[in-house]
Amino acid sequence: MRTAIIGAGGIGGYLGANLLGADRPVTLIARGAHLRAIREQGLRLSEPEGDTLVRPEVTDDPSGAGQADLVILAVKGQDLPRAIELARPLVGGGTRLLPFQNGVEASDLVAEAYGRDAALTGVARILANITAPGVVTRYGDIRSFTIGDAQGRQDDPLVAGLRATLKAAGVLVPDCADVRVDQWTKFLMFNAISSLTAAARCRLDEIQQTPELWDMAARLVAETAAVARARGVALPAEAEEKVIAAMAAMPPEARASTAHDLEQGKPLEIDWICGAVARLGEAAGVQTPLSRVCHAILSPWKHGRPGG
Ligand SMILES: NC(=O)C1=CN([C@@H]2O[C@H](COP(=O)(O)OP(=O)(O)OC[C@H]3O[C@@H](n4cnc5c(N)ncnc54)[C@H](OP(=O)(O)O)[C@@H]3O)[C@@H](O)[C@H]2O)C=CC1
Ligand SMILES: CC(C)(CO)C(=O)C(=O)O
Repeated sequence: MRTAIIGAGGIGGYLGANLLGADRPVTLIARGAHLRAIREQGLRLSEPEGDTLVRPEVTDDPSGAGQADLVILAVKGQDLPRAIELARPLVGGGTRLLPFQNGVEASDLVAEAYGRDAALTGVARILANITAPGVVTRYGDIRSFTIGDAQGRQDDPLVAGLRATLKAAGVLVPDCADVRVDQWTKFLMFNAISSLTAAARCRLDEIQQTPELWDMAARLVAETAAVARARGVALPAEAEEKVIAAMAAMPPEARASTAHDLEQGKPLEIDWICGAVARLGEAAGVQTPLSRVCHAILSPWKHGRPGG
C-alpha cells in the first residue's frame, strides 16, 4: 500500500512514522521549516516509550510523487479544501482519501471532490503536535484511529485491508459498527471542550469547578447531539450522559487544541467545530445558541492573533 500523507503534524507525523517504521512506502507532503528539517534530518517521533527517527520522501509539491493507494489528509480544517486540491496528482482510479479533521464534514468535502467511493471517514483520538521543525511529540496513552468508508462502515474489503496494514504498523484501529456515530460522539465532547477551553481561556478542571461553565458544557453537548439526531445520526439514547461522564474523567489540565492554537496566535478550526454545529443546526431547524455565541466570541481570532 503506497501512502501519501498531506500534513506531517500531530496526526500525519504520527501515522507516517509508524508506517515508515514498518517499512511501508510513504510520501509526506509538508511545508516551511518542518519540510526543510524532515528533508535534512528526517522526521523524529518522540513518544513516552522512546523516539523513532524515519527518513521519508518529503515534498511540498505532490505532482511528481505518483499515484497513491491511500492519501491521508492530516491538515487543520481550514487547510482541508487546499489539501483536497493538492491531492489531485496522487489520486488514481483506486485511490482512497482518509481525512482525520475534528468535526464531521471532512468526508463529505472529500466526496464532493473525488466521489463517495473514494472518500473514507476517520476519527483521531491522540494528543500529538509539532514541538520543533522535524519533531512530532505524542503525550499520554490515547492514540486510536477509527476508520470506515464514507457511510461509516468497516465491512468494505478495502477498508479492512487498510486497517490491517495500519494495525500491522502498530497503529490502534478499533472495530466500530458505525464510524459516523463514533465521529459525532467525539464531536459532542469536542465542541464542548474546544469551545469552552478556548472561549473561557482555561483548563478543563476550571470549567468543572465553575458551575456556570460546567452547565454550558452540558448544554453544548446537548446542542451537538440534537443536531446529530436531526441529521439522522443514530446516537444512542445515553450518548450525552456518557460524554459528560467521560469529560468529567478527563485529566484536569486538559485543553483542546483550539485553546492551544488560540494561545499561540494560530488560526482556529472554529468554522468546523462550534461554527459547524451552528450552521448544520440552522439547516436542520435546531437551535444552537451556545455554539453560536462561542463561534462569535472566537471569530476575531479565527485567522490567527488579530493584528499579527
Ligand atoms: N494532533 C492531535 O492530537 C489531534 C488532532 N486532531 C485533528 O486532526 C487534524 C490535523 O491536526 P494536527 O495533526 O494536530 O495539525 P498540525 O498543525 O499538527 O499539522 C498539520 C500540518 O499540515 C501542514 N499543512 C497544512 N496545509 C498544508 C499544505 N497545503 N501543504 C503542506 N503542509 C500543509 C501544516 O503546516 P503549517 O504549520 O505551516 O500550517 C502542519 O505542519 C485537525 O483537524 C485536528 O483538530 C484530532 C485529534 C487529535
Ligand atoms: C481532545 C483531543 C485531544 C482528543 O484527541 C483533540 O482532538 C484535540 O484537542 O484536538
